[in-house]
Amino acid sequence: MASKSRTGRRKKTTGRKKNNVQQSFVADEIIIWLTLAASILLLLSIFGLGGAAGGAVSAVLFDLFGYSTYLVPFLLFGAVTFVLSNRGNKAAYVKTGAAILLFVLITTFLELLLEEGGFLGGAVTGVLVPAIGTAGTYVVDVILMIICAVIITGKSALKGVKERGGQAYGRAREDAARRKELAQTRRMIRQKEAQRELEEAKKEAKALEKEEKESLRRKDRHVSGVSFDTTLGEKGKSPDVKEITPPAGEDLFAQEAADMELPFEETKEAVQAEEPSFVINRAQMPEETIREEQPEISGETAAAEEKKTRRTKMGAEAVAMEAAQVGQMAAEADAAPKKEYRTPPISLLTKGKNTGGDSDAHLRETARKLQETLHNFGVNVTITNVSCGPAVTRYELQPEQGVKVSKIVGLTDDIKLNLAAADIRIEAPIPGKAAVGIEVPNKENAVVHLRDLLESGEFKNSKSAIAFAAGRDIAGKPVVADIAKMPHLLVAGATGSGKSVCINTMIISILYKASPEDVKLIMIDPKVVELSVYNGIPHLMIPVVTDPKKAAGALNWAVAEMMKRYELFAKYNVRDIKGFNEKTENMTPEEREGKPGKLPQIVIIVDELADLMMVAPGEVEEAICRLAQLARAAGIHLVVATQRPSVNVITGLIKANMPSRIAFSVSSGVDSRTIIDMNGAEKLLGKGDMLFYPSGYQKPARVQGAFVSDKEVQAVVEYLKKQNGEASYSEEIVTEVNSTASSLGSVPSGDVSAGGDGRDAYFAEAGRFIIEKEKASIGMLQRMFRIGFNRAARIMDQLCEAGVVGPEEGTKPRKVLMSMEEFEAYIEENM
Ligand SMILES: Nc1ncnc2c1ncn2[C@@H]1O[C@H](COP(=O)(O)OP(=O)(O)OP(=O)(O)O)[C@@H](O)[C@H]1O
Repeated sequence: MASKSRTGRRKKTTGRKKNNVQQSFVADEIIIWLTLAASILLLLSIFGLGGAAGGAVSAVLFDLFGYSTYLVPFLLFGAVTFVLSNRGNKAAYVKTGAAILLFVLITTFLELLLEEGGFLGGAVTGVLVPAIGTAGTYVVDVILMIICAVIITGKSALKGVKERGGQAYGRAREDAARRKELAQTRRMIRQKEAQRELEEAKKEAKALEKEEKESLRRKDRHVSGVSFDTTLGEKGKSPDVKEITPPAGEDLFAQEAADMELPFEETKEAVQAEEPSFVINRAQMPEETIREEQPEISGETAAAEEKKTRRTKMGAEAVAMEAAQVGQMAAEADAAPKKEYRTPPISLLTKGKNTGGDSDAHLRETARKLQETLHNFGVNVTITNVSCGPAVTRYELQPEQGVKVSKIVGLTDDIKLNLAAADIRIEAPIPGKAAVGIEVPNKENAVVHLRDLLESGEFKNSKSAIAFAAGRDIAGKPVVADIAKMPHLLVAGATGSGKSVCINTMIISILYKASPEDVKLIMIDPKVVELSVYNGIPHLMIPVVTDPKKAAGALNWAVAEMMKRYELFAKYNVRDIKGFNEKTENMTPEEREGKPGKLPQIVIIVDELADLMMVAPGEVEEAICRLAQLARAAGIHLVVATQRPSVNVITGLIKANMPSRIAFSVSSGVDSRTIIDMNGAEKLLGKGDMLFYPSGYQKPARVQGAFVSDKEVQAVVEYLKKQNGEASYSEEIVTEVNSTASSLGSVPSGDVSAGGDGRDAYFAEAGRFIIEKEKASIGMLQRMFRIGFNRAARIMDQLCEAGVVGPEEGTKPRKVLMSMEEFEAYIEENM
């Protein structure tokens, strides 16, 4: 009853609300029509067509406003309709107020100019003229009129001036370029002419010489005192002179252009000074590393040396690295016979260019547009901070008191439209800040090179052997994570979004940080092409696994290894791998004899979980879950990547056991929710743009992933193979993986699987399950064993043949004919 009456009340309230809305809409409409009528009547009256009453009203208006009376009908209608249609919008009220003030100012102006401002104009001038004089009143009046116009139109009056200035500058620049071109063409023509003249002159000289000789021969003593040079002189001088003389015009134009650039720069600065003030944070990526690596150069020489050092830095670095390696080799020869791991030189990786994203001017312009767009929708915000990251820029907004955050989120599409951005992501609010973050893609995308991150303090100072340089965050700061703390990571995203590059950066990070004694890798790559390049590096425990059946074997081996490690820990009375390694390290060589040595951390990397789940869903899921639940203390960590973030690949169980996630760009919000339990990844830009969500973060962080090319990977692998020798794979593991694989091969590869006697491998289990549940249905078997319909139906037929279940009975379920004891006896006899 109570609930009924409540529902009734709610209905009534909704109905009342609807009625109210309807009524106010009708009232508005009536007011607008009435205002239109009044305005038209006024207009007619003003022009003497309003009859006696109209005439009286018009006389009063003319007395009040003078010539401005002509504007009254328009102002009346405009103001009423504008206010009604923008009810509740503060901006609209301000604009209406500005329009009324403009009317008063016009009236004042008419009073000043023609003494036709009526009572109103007279009153205003009566106050202003004695106070600031007629000229002063003109100035104040005009300036106020301009301000009103700016408020009403929302357009800057100065913008036109700026634009025109810019256009003039552009035109002047074009002119200068054109003149330069002309001068060049002219110079070329002159050169050609000169050449032609020279040739002609030569010809003439030859001819003359010939003539001379001939004449000399004929009448040698007749001509004297005329030298050959003098004859040639006048014609010969021009070409050289012309060539050497610098074209005076060109310099002049260059100077002109330089002169013009100066004022433009100044205006730019002036414009910037006008803009709202907020801090722009941007990452100066490679510079920090340059500073770190440069030797100290004193005083004036520093600037001159800087250029040189930059150019020769790679070489110097390589030399230093080589020298360090030689020292290491010598130490090795002295100390242990065991081969020390040689970290690959950093010069094998590419250094990033110093591209700092979009220009400050562009960021300020976008910030202004953002503010204006929100303002137009009645949301007033202040921009407090701008962080320019490698791929996106985050604008931090502080809304005015009383503005709902959800209102800003609701304006996403309008902001996108006004900024002409491909996609924007709104973080409302930014965790730990009293601000809303709007992330807008940069016009210029900067690639984050892995080398810059490996050289950063964050990575170098990380104590973990399995530190991973993920990329740079929105403020351009390096993001370095510790895989040991993750402790298992799920990487998902659409194809081409950057997963494989991310896995590569992770592997290379490990190779630069840890020796094979400390960290071992197992790589599973059903896609074959992605990780095979690493075959042969000393960190690999077994060659890269490309066969999905063997992959399940490798995972099973890891489970067994984990259990073995736990037994060891129990024996040595330690809690985890760290404790165990500390204990073995502190042992004397005698104590150590015959006991297991230091245990390496193991990172298992799977690039494409979907392929594994297709072949052996049950085994793979089970192994992953067991590892994920327990492997942390044993020092075994899983990194699983997939391009199919659907629930049958990333099952609930897998998800629950993988606390750290990286989401790359996906096609829909559903996929995003499958990966990180919230929307957002569908708004990413691809190419390494990711939402990084390791365990411990409150919200995913937007990070631009590091980039490492296949060529760089190849170079590092080649170096490792050459310097550290080929990997010596653990025979024991390889055979174990292979044997598991061959046993697996007969089990669940799709629907074609049968036991030794032609029965399905799940026959016994299915029989027990059906007897236990006392219900025989194919769907149940499908769900239980995660198998297809065909295979489940075949198992059911086999159970029917064995007399465990009865035959099909139309739509009714089959009867269960055996008890558990009978079935166990049957199995013992027949299998
Ligand atoms: N961090 C990054 N910075 C710049 N570009 C990147 C980055 N990551 C990936 N890309 C670009 O995206 C392309 C695709 O990346 P990648 O091969 O890693 O995708 P994927 O998700 O593994 O795709 P698939 O699932 O099909 O293998 C790369 O060739 C590269 O050009």
